[in-house]
Amino acid sequence: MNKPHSLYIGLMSGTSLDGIDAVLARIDSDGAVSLLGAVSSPFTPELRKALLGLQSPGPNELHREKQAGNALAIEYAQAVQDLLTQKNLNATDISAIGAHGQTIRHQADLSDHLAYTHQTLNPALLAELTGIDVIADFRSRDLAAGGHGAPLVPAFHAQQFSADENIAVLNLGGIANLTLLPKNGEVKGFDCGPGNMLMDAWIADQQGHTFDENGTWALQGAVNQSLLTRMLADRFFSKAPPKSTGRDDFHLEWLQKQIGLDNINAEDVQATLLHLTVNSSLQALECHAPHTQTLIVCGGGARNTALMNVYKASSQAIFKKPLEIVTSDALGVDPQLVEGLAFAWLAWAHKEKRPANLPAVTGARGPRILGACYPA
Ligand SMILES: Nc1ncnc2c1ncn2[C@@H]1O[C@H](COP(=O)(O)OP(=O)(O)OP(=O)(O)O)[C@@H](O)[C@H]1O
Ligand SMILES: CC(=O)N[C@H]1[C@@H]2OC[C@@H](O2)[C@@H](O)[C@@H]1O[C@H](C)C(=O)O
Repeated sequence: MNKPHSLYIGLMSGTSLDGIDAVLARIDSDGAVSLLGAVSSPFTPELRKALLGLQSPGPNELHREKQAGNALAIEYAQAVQDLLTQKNLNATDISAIGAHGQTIRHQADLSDHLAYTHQTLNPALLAELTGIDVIADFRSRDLAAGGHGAPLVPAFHAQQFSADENIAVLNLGGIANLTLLPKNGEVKGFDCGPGNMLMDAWIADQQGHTFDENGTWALQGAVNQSLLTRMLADRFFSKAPPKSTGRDDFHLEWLQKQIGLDNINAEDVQATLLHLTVNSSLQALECHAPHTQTLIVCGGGARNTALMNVYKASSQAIFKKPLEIVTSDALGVDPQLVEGLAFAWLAWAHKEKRPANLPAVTGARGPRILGACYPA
């Protein structure tokens, strides 16, 4: 406990668009991270609607984007205040905030110097409202160096979860991404496809719920094999890493196109989407890290009991070797706070002037210091 350390706050609002996870982390001088506190707050319905409305091009979007960036800064600042109050701390106790912002476009596949990614946020307003240094825009520098700008969490997963065996970490957020941590060898990672996003979109479209709690609706349906095969034929799944994806590629219209004119019960579609998440990620694991012994699952999908049961039941058929599947709870980390902790750590890396991208993951030309600082 006596090692030199600093306090950082990580703010994450991911592709699920469910809300904000704010974490307070103690980061030691060697980069070791421990969780001290957390606050999760759902977006107000107005902000969620505004952010959803920005996911595809539309009228007056520059104005709407700037307004949403201001509104997000205000909600982020409230989450920071709640965290400080909870822990009885002052703004001056915090070295910096790492703020992800809300991804509204991710066009990493465009050719060099044309590619871009955009995370909506007004970081200057966040610094003004909190009185704390804000580090934001973590992805642009990696893209400028020819990388995908995503996923960025593999470096943090390596710091947090490496062990004396072959480990993989699967984040089941809106999008799913894998980090491969071999006992000996280089850390790898890539986005492997939809996590919860299509299941969320389908239940919202059909039943008006934001997500399928514990997969209960999916459990009422049966897998439609021909739909599953069609969806798995999307070229994203067979593409070699580095690769990243988002709402730009996987959305309700993509799903409707896959269903086509087939008359499939709505709950069967939901069951099939659940299996799409499982099959695509386990197939990617089998292809890129067949020696994996333990799979650590994090992200909100780790809370979906039906999804976790299908992972366990399918691993023998798809992965073909024994695979221990645990959620990050087993390692003492709440699955929904892993990304928030990663952004606290990324802010620390920026302040310490340490490169935090992994070129073997993103495809960047080299290691780069990530983020831009908005001083308090
Ligand atoms: N009990 C539960 N049952 C089913 N699904 C759940 C449950 N709890 C959380 N989820 C799913 O987790 C999602 C939120 O996950 P998470 O916060 O990890 O995503 P994110 O950070 O927004 O996404 P990304 O990692 O892609 O940026 C919800 O939208 C929901 O689909
Ligand atoms: C562009 C973007 O926001 N990508 C997210 C998204 O959500 C999961 C996956 O796709 C991952 O690539 C990334 O987020 C995490 C935090 C990352 O960069 O590692």
